[in-house]
Amino acid sequence: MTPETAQPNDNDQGGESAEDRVRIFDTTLRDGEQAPGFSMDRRAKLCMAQALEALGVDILEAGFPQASPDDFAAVEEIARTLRNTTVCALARCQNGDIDTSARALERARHARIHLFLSTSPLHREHKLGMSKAQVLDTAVASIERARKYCADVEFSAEDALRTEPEFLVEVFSAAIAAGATTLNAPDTVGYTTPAEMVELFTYLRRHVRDAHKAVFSTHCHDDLGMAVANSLAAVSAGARQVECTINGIGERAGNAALEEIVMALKVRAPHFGLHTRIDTRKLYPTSRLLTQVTGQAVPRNKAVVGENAFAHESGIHQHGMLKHRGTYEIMRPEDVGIAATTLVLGKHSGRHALRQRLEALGHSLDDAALDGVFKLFKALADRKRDIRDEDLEALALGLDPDATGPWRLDQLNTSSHLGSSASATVKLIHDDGRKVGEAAIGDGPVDAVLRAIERATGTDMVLTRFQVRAMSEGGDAQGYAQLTARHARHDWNGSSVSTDIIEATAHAALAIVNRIERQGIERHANAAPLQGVSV
Ligand SMILES: CC(=O)SCCNC(=O)CCNC(=O)[C@H](O)C(C)(C)COP(=O)(O)OP(=O)(O)OC[C@H]1O[C@@H](n2cnc3c(N)ncnc32)[C@H](O)[C@@H]1OP(=O)(O)O
Ligand SMILES: CC(C)C(=O)C(=O)O
Repeated sequence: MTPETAQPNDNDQGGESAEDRVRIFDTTLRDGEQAPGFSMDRRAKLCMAQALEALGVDILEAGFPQASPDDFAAVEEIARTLRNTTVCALARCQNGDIDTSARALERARHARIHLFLSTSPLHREHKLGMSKAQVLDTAVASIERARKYCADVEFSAEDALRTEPEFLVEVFSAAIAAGATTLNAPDTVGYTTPAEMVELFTYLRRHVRDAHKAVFSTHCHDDLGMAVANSLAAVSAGARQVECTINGIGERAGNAALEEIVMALKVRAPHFGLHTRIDTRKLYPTSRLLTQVTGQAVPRNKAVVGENAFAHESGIHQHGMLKHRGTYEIMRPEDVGIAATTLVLGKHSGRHALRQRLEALGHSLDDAALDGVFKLFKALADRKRDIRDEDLEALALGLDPDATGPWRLDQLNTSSHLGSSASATVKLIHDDGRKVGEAAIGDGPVDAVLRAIERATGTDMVLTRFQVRAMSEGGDAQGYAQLTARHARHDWNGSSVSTDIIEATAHAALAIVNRIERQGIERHANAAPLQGVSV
């Protein structure tokens, strides 16, 4: 790579001055990966890098090439693959690191070398054993070396927020003179408050020589839970690059969460008067991809991308949401790539949400009937954390939602072969003592199981909806199967949970058959046999 072949990405350059765009520098694959439990192999990194480019990050820190041959290869592969995003490699202020980074970035369309060196007294004395003058000289020499390879060079003053501000000004002024185009002041140990952030960035922009020639950047850690607030504070004081990670992963308590920064700037645009190039509708899918490649789930209550971010259980909130979504939501789920708001029915819910859900399930009740169902619903919700549609249906139809049987699954075997149909055999036991075995073939194992159950129980069903989802992460994840089937001109819901998704489906189908039988409905009420979804 030469300065000629590694010109800066026009998208990323420019001084901080009057610009109203905040550059999103994603470090999920570097700082994010440094956290215990978040290692990613090359394939996973490439897959994430492509998703991050599609998301619209401006700069993607792909790794630390000197760290290992695999990290080098990952950076090289990402650099070769991405078209629009600037690919960045981290390097210590050491010749070997710089040369290795330059080699890893050789094929990048837009490359950046990111140099870092500690500037705080604690790190100078105890970690590096360097004087101020040595830090200054080392930084300058490294920036000059990196500039020989690459026109886009970022310099980070590690532990900047615990550095003497005058010394930081000296280092940053020298860094600009040596050719650095981005200056990053990281809160490496997550120690700072938002007010201190504003103070430092204001000071730096005022006192660093030729400050307009560089983009000021912030990189915050979440040790005291202030990473996002601190990043936004830096932005409000003139930083125009934010270093952050998907789901906030990173060293120790993590980095500032990209999705939170981006949505704060979007939702509070009138306050900040700034924008990013992120396609926010890809935030949730990107977050989910990261949980899949790392096997690490995000907490339910995580801002923007957590399972509860757009879910409401309390009756008073649900009532408000049914009248106007703005009552309890400051952003739309579809804007972050989540399908819809959910009104979860539970012990805190009220009549308005219950009525709405029952109507969606096809049960229109008058006020008196609703009151009756509501009482039963509250009693059930006190016993059961997770109220499902089939529980509500049972209540609406005057059935006991806790009832089980009469059919139970005794044995289940399936076999499937790539490119051909699947077969299933089931053995069921009825409360009246019957034991019934049946076999069937289907388009897939689930289809075959459903057909076998239909035959064994003699219940016609037309499958209208089939959903499976993981309820937990990892190899022993619990799978949740939810079926809707039409029988006797009515939709019936059944669901079940198991580590084996075929078994969960069989139990969900039996739940439907049982409910039909308990209600005493003619079991051959449909003209057509089970059909619909090919699974
Ligand atoms: C704040 C941050 O997140 S910085 C990034 C942190 N990330 C990582 O450390 C992940 C990748 N790291 C690694 O794989 C390894 O640490 C390596 C390969 C880079 C280095 O391994 P080793 O050579 O065995 O050194 P080790 O990690 O034990 O110690 C760090 C060395 O780098 C030096 N060093 C630390 N930071 C810098 C810097 N910014 N510039 C120059 N030298 C530095 C230390 O003084 C120490 O030097 P010494 O070996 O002469 O005492
Ligand atoms: C390398 C730098 C930017 C860093 O990760 C930190 O200071 O936390």
